[in-house]
Amino acid sequence: MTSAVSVALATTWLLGLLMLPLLGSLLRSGMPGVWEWLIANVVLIVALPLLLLRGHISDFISIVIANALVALAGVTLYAGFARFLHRPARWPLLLFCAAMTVPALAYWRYVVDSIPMRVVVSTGFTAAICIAIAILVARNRNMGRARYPYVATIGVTVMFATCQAARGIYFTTLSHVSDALTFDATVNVVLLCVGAAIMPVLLMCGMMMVHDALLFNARDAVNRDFLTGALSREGFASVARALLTAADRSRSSLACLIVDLDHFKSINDTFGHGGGDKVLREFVELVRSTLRAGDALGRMGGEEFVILMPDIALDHARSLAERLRNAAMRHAVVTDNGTCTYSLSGGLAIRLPGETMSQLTMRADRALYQAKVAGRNMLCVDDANPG
Ligand SMILES: Nc1nc2c(ncn2[C@@H]2O[C@H](COP(=O)(O)OP(=O)(O)OP(=O)(O)O)[C@@H](O)[C@H]2O)c(=O)[nH]1
Repeated sequence: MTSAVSVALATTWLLGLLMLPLLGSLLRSGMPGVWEWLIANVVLIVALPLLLLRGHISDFISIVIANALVALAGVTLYAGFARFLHRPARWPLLLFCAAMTVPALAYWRYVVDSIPMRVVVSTGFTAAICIAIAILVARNRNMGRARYPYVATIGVTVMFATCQAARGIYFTTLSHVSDALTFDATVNVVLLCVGAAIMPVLLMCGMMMVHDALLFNARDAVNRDFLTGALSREGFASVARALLTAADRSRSSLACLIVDLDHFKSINDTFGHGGGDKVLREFVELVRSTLRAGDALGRMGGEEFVILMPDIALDHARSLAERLRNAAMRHAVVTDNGTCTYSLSGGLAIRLPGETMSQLTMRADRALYQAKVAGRNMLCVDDANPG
């Protein structure tokens, strides 16, 4: 093996060692896929010295076993991406594919001794793994997240697959292939060096995805109310700003509905604080099933919630609010201290031209107050509404 190729493989081996503590530190995150990536890296760390020792140890170990271990590292890497993206890893199929490289490589070494065919087997396998990862990431990337880690992963996997395929095709075009000749060729050295970068680069892509997911989860935890999962005050404020800007830009309407569960203190007194908590949680589920996809729900505190409905006419907003009030009345929550039924009061306001969010919510709040004063379990609409 030429020194350039040896240096490339030895560098990959060292990078593999450096990746170990980095991946190890991510294990604590509990993110799915990190264990598989760590194992893939370890398998490659074992395989690379066997490849480097070609000529010094038996061909069966340095060719057949070493390349089969590289294939095993590849499928384990794929399984890591699958698990991270919440897709099944399909281990039996992956292990079967990796195991099939053993008879293929043994055949092209001991029955027909063909370097090009061995290269075709190993590069073809690696190219297939890269394409499979690219498809997996493209199909399952989380649309609400940053694009960069996903697009970068798809880009490099396609590039790696192309280089692997090019190396395989290059070898099939060679006529008198001897080990020294083929390994010395510049094209082969360059493509092999690119191939040596696959594992470290894809592990870095995986780590970028994990960091992105951790950042997303941390932001989400700040923006969500712990008990109910509705938006917290802070989370709601930023969503409300975005909806207001969008409404201004598209000159569309925005409805604000504030709802407050009636006599919640007596619900707590009768069914316990745990029972009250369950009512709040189930109420939020109920709201979610009633609202449209683009609507926003925030918990303002206690048993008071605010709902923003973009691009909606007053009549439609009123019927949605009434539907919610009726659904709440029919909703029975089973608690440890018996079955609880409850009602809600609501105040609805449609945004006036140029109105700020606090002016809009103040009018909805005023309507809610009227509903409470008028006896509860009803919906009031602010009379300053347009139309
Ligand atoms: N279980 C539970 N109770 C809460 C939570 N936050 C606030 N509360 C309770 O909600 C109750 C609100 O009571 P009030 O503000 O008097 O309102 P209310 O009894 O619903 O009366 P009206 O709103 O006038 O119909 C208080 O007893 C609070 O302790 C919570 O997270 N969980």
